[in-house]
Parts: sequence; C-alpha cells; structure tokens
Amino acid sequence: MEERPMLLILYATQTGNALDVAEQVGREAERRACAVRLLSLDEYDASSLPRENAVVFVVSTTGQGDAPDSMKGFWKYLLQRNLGQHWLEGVHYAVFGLGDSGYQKFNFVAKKLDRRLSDLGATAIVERALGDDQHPSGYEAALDPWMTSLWNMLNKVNPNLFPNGPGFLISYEKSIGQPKIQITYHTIDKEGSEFSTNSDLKHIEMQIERARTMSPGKFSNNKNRPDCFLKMIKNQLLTKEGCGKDVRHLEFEFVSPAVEYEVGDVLEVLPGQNPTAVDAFIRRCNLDPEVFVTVSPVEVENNLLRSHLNAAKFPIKLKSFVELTMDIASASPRRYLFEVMSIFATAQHEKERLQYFASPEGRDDLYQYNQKERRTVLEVVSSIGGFSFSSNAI
Ligand SMILES: Cc1cc2nc3c(=O)[nH]c(=O)nc-3n(C[C@H](O)[C@H](O)[C@H](O)COP(=O)(O)O)c2cc1C
Repeated sequence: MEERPMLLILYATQTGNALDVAEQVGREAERRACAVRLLSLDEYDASSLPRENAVVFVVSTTGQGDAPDSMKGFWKYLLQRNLGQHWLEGVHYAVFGLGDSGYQKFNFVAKKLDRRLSDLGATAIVERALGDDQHPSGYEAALDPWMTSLWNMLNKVNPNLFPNGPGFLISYEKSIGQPKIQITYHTIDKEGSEFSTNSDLKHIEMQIERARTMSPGKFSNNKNRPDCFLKMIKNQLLTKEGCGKDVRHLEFEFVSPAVEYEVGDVLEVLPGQNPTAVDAFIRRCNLDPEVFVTVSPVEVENNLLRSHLNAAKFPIKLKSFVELTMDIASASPRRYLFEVMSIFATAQHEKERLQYFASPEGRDDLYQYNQKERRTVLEVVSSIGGFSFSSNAI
C-alpha cells in the first residue's frame, strides 16, 4: 500500500514561540485532513531532506542574530560546501521566522535559512514571512496571511496532501474535541511513598526530568535534564525605585557540580511558580493538585506528537507537572487557549467572546487584552464564568 503523504513541520525555538507557531500550522493542516509530522530540528536527520516533498520551517532568531540551540547541528550540516546547488531539487519548502525588529539582525536565521534552501535547489512554496514582536499584534500578524497563502499554494504543489479536497475544513469543535494527550490519574499510595519528603537535588532533578519527558511541548530534544542547579546569593536592585525599569545585579553559586562557561555566555533561568497560583489554577479546572498523574499520547500513530512521549512511565503529582511544564502565572496565554476555552465555556456570550479572540479578526483585540494588559493564563481562565471539560483537557 502506498504511504499517505505527510507535511513535515520542522521548528527551532529558544523560548517557545516557534513551537507555538509550528503547532498552530500543524493543527490547521490537520483540520484540512492533511497528515502532519512535527519535529524539533534536533530530532530530524538533515541528510533525509532531499527525500522530502514539502517542508515547513518555523525558526526564531536569538542572541545576536543566532540560531536557537536546537538548530545548530542542522544548520552546520546545511552549510557543508559539498552539498551543491541540486541537492534539494524537487523539495518544496516554506519558512516562517520569528524575531524582533528592535534587534539589528532582524530575523537573520529565517532569512539565511530561506537563502540557503534556495541555493541548494529547493523551491519556495510561498514567500517567507517574518513575525515581529514589535508589531502591535505580535507575530500572529504575519502568520495569519502567510498561512492562508500556504494552504492555497501547498494544494497546488501536492494535492495528495489534501485527500478531501482544498475546500475541506473540520470545525474547531471537532478538532479540539479529540484530545491528543491522555492523562491517567493514579490513586495508589505506593507511588506516593517514592516521593516521600525527600527534597534533595537528585529528587528535584528527577521531578523535572519526569515532567519534561511527559510534556507535549518540547523546546529541544536534549533538554529533559536541567544542566545545573544554582542558588541565588545576591539580588540587588540597580535602578532607582519608581523609574519604570527593573535592572538587577544577581549572583549565583553552584549547588550541583559546576558547568563550564565563558564570559559572554547567556544564562537561562527557569524560575519557579507561585504554588498558590498553581493550586488555584488546578482547582479552577475542578481537579485535585495532589493527585498523581502520567501524561501520554492518546495514540502512538498521532503525528503531532513526538515519539519520546512514550517514555513517560512514572507518575508525578499534578501540581508538580503543572508547575514544571506550564506557565500559568506570568506569561500571556496563547491564542490556542482561547480556541480551546471557547469550546468548553458554558455561556453562549462567553463562547462568542472567546471565539472572537481566537479568530484572525479578533487578533488585535486579543493582543491588547493579553500582552498589553498583561493577563496571565490563570487570570484568563478565572475570568470565564463557567466551563466544563473532561479531566484530559487541562
Ligand atoms: C536573548 C534574545 C535575543 C534575541 N535576538 C534577536 C535577534 O538577534 N534578532 C531578532 O530578530 N530577534 C531576536 N530576538 C527576539 C526573538 O526572536 C523573538 O522574541 C521570538 O519571538 C522568539 O521566538 P522563540 O520563543 O521561538 O525563540 C531575541 C530575543 C531574545 C530573548
């Protein structure tokens, strides 16, 4: 039997935005009955690229015009001199970049990738689009029109990707109503004993590793273990109070074996979340923060999920999972949250308000509501009068 053609979506992210975009593209493809394979660039073998038919790249720029960590190996491979200008003949690609025009090297990675793919003989499906954090409605402003052209052009490039025809579209209700993640709730005390009161670093590291292994959102393949643990020993405010800026001098000391670093290296800090907020969020979802869970894909065949999710074997407390994998009390929620909540809100007027925010027409108002007014996931979820969903929907 001939294999069903799939759209390959490859992403590289440093702080999660490109993953959000890649997942949006994946969901929209699946709504059109197009099968999808979604991978972080460090999960993909670059030497397979010439055998692909259609590839969508979603890449951000970090540092001073640098590629995210998860893209470095792929990019090095692509730069090899011996690849030649016919290496990617017959491959169709599209590039969406994420960047910030406040930086001198605006979207350098997407621009360089686009040029290199073309130099290697690949054909662009649509012109690359560049998301800009400085835009009044964020990167979504460039994303919406780019995606519309993508579906039109992709259908011309390979109609087999859309077996139900170009006009076919599953409703949000139907696509969101089929969860891809399964949460299993454990009531056994046996597992609880393993977690005891042990609070040493090994235990914390294990918790982080378990949570990250089970998390459907992955920044990079090899980021399950924390690199090291640091203790903050100094936190001094350098700016005058009330000046509107908060610049600090921080000092850390290693509490786990030290990692090597050089002057100029960037330190990414994973801050903890307020436990009261985590508790409030879980209770708002009518769940018990103390319950033990495992999180796994609903079906192994599911292409939007990465296979290593299967590695999730060991239960973890729901509150630890939420604390370590979801940002509910500081970051602005994604548009997807509004899509999902519009399905589960019980009052009609709230459904409509959430649907509007999730639509391209409501994009500017959503950006104002979310980013400008700095709402958190917890605040948005708490502002919805009533909703009901299955315990898997969290
Ligand atoms: C430390 C840092 C450095 C950045 N450097 C650049 C840059 O050189 N050029 C650019 O266009 N954007 C730059 N950005 C903006 C990011 O590309 C932008 O926030 C993007 O949405 C991040 O996507 P990601 O979360 O997928 O990594 C930088 C952001 C950070 C936090």
